[in-house]
Amino acid sequence: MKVNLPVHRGETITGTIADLTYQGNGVLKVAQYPIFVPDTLPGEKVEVRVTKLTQNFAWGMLTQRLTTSPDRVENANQMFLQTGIAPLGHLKYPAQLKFKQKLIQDLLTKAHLDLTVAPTLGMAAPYHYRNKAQVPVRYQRGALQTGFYKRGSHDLVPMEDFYIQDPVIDQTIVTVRNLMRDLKLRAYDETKQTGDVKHLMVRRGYYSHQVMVVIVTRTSKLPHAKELVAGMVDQIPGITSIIHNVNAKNTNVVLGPENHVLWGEPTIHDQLLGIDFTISPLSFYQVNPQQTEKLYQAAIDAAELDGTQTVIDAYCGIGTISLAVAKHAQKVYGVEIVPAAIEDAKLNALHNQIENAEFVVGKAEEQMAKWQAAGLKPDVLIVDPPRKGLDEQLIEAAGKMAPQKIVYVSCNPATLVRDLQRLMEQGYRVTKPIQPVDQFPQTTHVESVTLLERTEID
Ligand SMILES: C[S@@+](CC[C@H](N)C(=O)[O-])C[C@H]1O[C@@H](n2cnc3c(N)ncnc32)[C@H](O)[C@@H]1O
Repeated sequence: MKVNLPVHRGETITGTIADLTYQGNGVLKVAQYPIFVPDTLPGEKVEVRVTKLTQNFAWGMLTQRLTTSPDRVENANQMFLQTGIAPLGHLKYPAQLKFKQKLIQDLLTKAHLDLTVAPTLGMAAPYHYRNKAQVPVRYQRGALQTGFYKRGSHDLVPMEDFYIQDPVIDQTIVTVRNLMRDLKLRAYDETKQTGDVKHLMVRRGYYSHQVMVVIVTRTSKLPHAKELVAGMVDQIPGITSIIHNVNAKNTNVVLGPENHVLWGEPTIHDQLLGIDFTISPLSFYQVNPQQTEKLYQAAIDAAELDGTQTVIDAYCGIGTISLAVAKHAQKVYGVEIVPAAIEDAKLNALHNQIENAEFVVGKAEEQMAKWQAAGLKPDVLIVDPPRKGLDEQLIEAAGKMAPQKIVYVSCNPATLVRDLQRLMEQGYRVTKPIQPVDQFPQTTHVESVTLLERTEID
């Protein structure tokens, strides 16, 4: 059914921004009909031109900012807003932390859940925190460039300071770019499917300071590899590993399956909560180590472990949470769908002499049902699912296993709120304020830890 909309395309509207969406766009309301306006903040009086209409919402473009929010960062770098590197870069950091707390609180209120959200745990210096970069290599006006894609496109914006990455990583990218220019290496052309170098990936250990550079090419050919490696070894502080990765596919996935060590080690190391982790090019590893330690510590504190408990870590990745928890528990079981991650988890346990952690490859929802059928009775279940949240089957198995505590580490407040409702139906209730932890300052991502405890006695 077509409804009469209160605005039309091309119309200019003046009003006050009422809210900020989970994507960081301001919301201007006309008779409750929302218009999303990039680069505007709550409280700002603005003039907006309506650019796109749908039945439920519209998009608008800011034509004039009539008043400025006290939370606005003056002279925010437009390049970062344009590329999506820092979509909240125009909002002062204390306001970003409040925005993340409110985002969870609003979703709870919408779901009629009367729960409290604690203030977001932020960073003292919320820039230059990322320990990993993946940057496209392209030609721009005849020169080989590294940078970041413009939001919603594959147009490269050349960049040297990436604002949220470890500065040594930024410097490494510039060094490799300059070497590639000097050696006349060919950048990848996505449209013509020509050229050699597609991407650079750089990782740096926060504690170890070890640097890994991965050069991703379209074919197995990497011209001047010897000279390139010699220059990198000479100029990059902390260089430990240089890898050639081949990705023949033209998709949005950056790394291909094939890795060749050009120089040094196949992996680098870093620590989290005192545990040493081996990181290979394809390993998933948390990108903000300082905040990850806070996130895991919040999960460990919530579980109140005293060394006697059996813990399941579902969606365990390379075992980061499992291994951090192991020294506070009697036994930890981890399950993860990616076989290579479980291999890493087993090796990480071995290298850290952790003998009370066991890892299984599988779907968490299926493995939980198997453990339950085998009579495993965990005291604590920790879940750290991907954005889509928990599978219904996992929630059912959790209800049957009936652990005293469930610690939910979430990267998506919308699925968190849905899953909390489902877990409550299984006899759990939330017993502490939900704790947001800011893993990704300057962006709209929100991570949190929630403690649920069993209320029904079997
Ligand atoms: C948010 S990450 C958490 C990883 C780990 N806890 C960490 O902090 O490094 C989610 C993990 O769930 C895994 N995963 C996705 N679907 C899964 C499933 N159905 N069963 C088990 N693991 C799954 C992903 O491969 C990923 O490693």
